[in-house]
Amino acid sequence: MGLRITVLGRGAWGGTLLRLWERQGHQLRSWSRRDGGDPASALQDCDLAVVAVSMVGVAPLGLGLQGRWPEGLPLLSCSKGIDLDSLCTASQLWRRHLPAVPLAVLSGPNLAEELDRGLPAASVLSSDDPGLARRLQEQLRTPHLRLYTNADPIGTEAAGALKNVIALAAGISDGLGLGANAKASLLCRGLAEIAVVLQALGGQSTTLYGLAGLGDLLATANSSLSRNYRFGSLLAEGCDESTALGRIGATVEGPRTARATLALAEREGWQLPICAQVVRLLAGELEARQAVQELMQRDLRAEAVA
Ligand SMILES: NC(=O)C1=CN([C@@H]2O[C@H](COP(=O)(O)OP(=O)(O)OC[C@H]3O[C@@H](n4cnc5c(N)ncnc54)[C@H](O)[C@@H]3O)[C@@H](O)[C@H]2O)C=CC1
Ligand SMILES: O=C(CO)COP(=O)(O)O
Repeated sequence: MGLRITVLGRGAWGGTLLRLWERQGHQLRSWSRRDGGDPASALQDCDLAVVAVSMVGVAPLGLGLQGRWPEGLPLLSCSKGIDLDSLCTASQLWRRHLPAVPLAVLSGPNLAEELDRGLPAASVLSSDDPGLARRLQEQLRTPHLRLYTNADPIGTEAAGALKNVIALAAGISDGLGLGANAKASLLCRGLAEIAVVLQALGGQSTTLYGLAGLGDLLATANSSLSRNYRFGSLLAEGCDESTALGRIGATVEGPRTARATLALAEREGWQLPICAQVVRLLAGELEARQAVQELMQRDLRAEAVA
């Protein structure tokens, strides 16, 4: 028996998920901002709400749905990032607006275009409620999307958000032609920065090496299908932020997440040198090559961070 699923946000990711689950025999409905109308009306008589809006859309959507969410309806959050105004992840924002909602997060190496082409992928369903994660795992699996579960939504989201910043930096590294040694070093030190944020937010270190952490970092930092990676290579070519965003013409979460993470780091006293250089580059304070040079010349230290 198929589920009645409503997808809120019909961009690249929402559209892909919609087609994927429709092909599995589920009944799909959707709402997108460009449709206008009331998102709450799309939630009537459904079994699951999947939210795939970009991070800037989460807070306004949450506010609009506050007090109007059908009782007991589970919400599967698919947005990756840290909100620049609240410095929260998507599930933290959903909890603010909908304190009692049964909540799960979907994250992993899932470039939408590859899934659309029927290529195999895996992802993780994360929830504080293990019963909900297991139920969704069984119901939402497809022959091309293998689902795992974990009980670490905040760690899963921290990893999914921060990998976009490191993928952006990887695009810069490849765009500058810095080679395989530099790229591998950057990804390792980037993973160490993801670990700092993940652990400080209360996530589990096993999540770092799972699909939402290392898995998504490898996919995103090595594929020109990734908007964050492409954005980084445009910065390396000398584009400024708004020119690069204009050329990509779709959601690029890395820049706002980098700024939000740096704001958290300054507040909490975390050391995130790669993230900090990305933010300075975005602000036009230095050129890409200079950012790399400064990273190379930092004080020497032991490898372990977290
Ligand atoms: N495209 C991909 O391969 C994947 C994307 N994601 C994540 O999914 C989220 C959405 O990404 P895409 O669909 O790729 O981006 P997109 O640019 O194709 O679509 C963004 C969607 O968010 C909606 N939106 C933006 N602001 C809004 C607001 N204020 N209120 C309501 N809706 C609003 C837009 O109308 C659109 O439907 C991002 O957080 C991204 O990191 C996650 C996994 C894979
Ligand atoms: O999160 C993604 C793949 O898992 C999509 O990455 P981009 O947003 O960089 O395209």
